[in-house]
Amino acid sequence: MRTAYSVETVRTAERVLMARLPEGALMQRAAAGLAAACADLLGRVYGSRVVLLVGSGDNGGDALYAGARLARRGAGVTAVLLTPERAHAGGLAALRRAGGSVAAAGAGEGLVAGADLVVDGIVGIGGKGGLRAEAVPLAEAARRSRAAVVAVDLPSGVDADTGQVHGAAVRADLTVTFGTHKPGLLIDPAREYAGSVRLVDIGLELPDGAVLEALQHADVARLLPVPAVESDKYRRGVVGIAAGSARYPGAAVLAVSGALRGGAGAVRYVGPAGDAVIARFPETLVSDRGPKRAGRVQAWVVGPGAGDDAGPVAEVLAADVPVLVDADGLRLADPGAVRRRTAPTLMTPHAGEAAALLGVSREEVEGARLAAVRELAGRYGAAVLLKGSTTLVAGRDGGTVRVNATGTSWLATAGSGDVLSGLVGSLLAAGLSAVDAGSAGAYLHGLAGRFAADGAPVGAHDVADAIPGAWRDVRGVG
Ligand SMILES: NC(=O)C1=CN([C@@H]2O[C@H](COP(=O)(O)OP(=O)(O)OC[C@H]3O[C@@H](n4cnc5c(N)ncnc54)[C@H](OP(=O)(O)O)[C@@H]3O)[C@@H](O)[C@H]2O)[C@@H](O)CC1
Ligand SMILES: [K+]
Repeated sequence: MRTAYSVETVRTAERVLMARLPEGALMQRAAAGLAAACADLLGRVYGSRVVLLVGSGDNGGDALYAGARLARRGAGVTAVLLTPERAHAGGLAALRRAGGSVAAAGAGEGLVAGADLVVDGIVGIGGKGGLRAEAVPLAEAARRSRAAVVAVDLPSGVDADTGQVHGAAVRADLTVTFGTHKPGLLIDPAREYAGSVRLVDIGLELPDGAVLEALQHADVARLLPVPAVESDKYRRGVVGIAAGSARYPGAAVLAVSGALRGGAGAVRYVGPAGDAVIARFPETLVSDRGPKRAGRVQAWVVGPGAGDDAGPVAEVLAADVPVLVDADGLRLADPGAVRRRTAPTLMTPHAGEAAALLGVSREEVEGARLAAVRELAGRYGAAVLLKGSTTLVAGRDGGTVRVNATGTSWLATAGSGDVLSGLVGSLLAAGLSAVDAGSAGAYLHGLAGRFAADGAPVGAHDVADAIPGAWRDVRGVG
């Protein structure tokens, strides 16, 4: 499990550790890890041209000490000081002793243009708001240059706690972060600025209560249902899919295609697209009598391609089994009926649907995804899976939010969400909690998207077909 903690928690853990260590030891650990990552990226340190962008806090101190280490290995290192009178004194002295030099901010753009490596030590977890005006031209020069850009702890200008980006920020190829991931490194839009992320262990001891957690292969493998010898279809779970309409029969077919690959023992389809479903998936149990009279299910999926028919949504919300509400179902669901439910409910909006439910713009949701998913979960008293390049899953009672980053932009294709809802519904029917089903489903779906796409455009049905391969990959079989 990968976890991310708030700045406040990091500061507390830092104070505890600092009290036990000689002065400056923590910064040396950070600088050693940073220098090693820079050296790996450079390949050949000797003779390389390294430019440090140094702000007024300890983030700049890390950059200066790492620069000193690189200078000792033969790199030509120049520190560009944004506020020379406040630059970290110890770090500056170390850089000078190692043969590095110092330049004023005015010379920075030219230096960056000719660098092999730019180290962004402008600001870290002490940052407020986007980059200040004096740093913006340097960030832009770094973006234009052919140099590799390494951010210290965080790309300067992004919000560590929320992943929001207010104004300009540094775009890094690699971020070397200390002690723990910060939420901003795992949530878009900030995540996009971070490039790949390398975590350096500096000995911080962190309590329970991460802001975010990201499942890894082993975590998902533990969650996935595996049938026992004596399992029958009811023990494995039957998932009901109430989806599709005369106008959108394809949504029903795609939701069923996801559900069939999700581990439930059987898939029951209810709605007007039964013929289309059976033609493609003859193993489906089909009924046109409405959810209430469809027979036994252990979880429902309602909403994909539902059009304007609110009846099935209301019937499903009245059922005493886990329910996943997606797409049109989100618009058709009575919020009071969702809040009154005692069995688990999982809502799965994309940013546009979440914006409509919250009464804000899509841009607002996309810019502040963590706040949006928490707000929705609180308002509806339901678990919420907010789809996107970094999918977030919040439980109904607050707490740690799950983030999934296995997705690919090739997944932004019509019907891909229908496949996800069927897959997650199937995991709900197999007995996973709403948050586990949502996050494990998003993980598999993202991986399936990668496998199916492999660098080329794909349709949603290709993603569904790739789910078994993703499942085998996660379980390490086949
Ligand atoms: N925690 C740990 O365990 C460890 C932490 N370590 C390192 O320390 C870093 C935190 O250091 P920190 O506390 O000195 O804050 P930091 O991020 O350098 O920024 C503060 C300065 O920036 C300024 N400033 C503010 N906003 C700005 C903006 N938008 N644009 C530009 N400038 C801005 C602000 O100026 P002021 O507002 O005072 O004018 C203030 O002077 C952390 O990220 C990590 O790298 C490691 O060494 C070891 C282990
Ligand atoms: K930084």
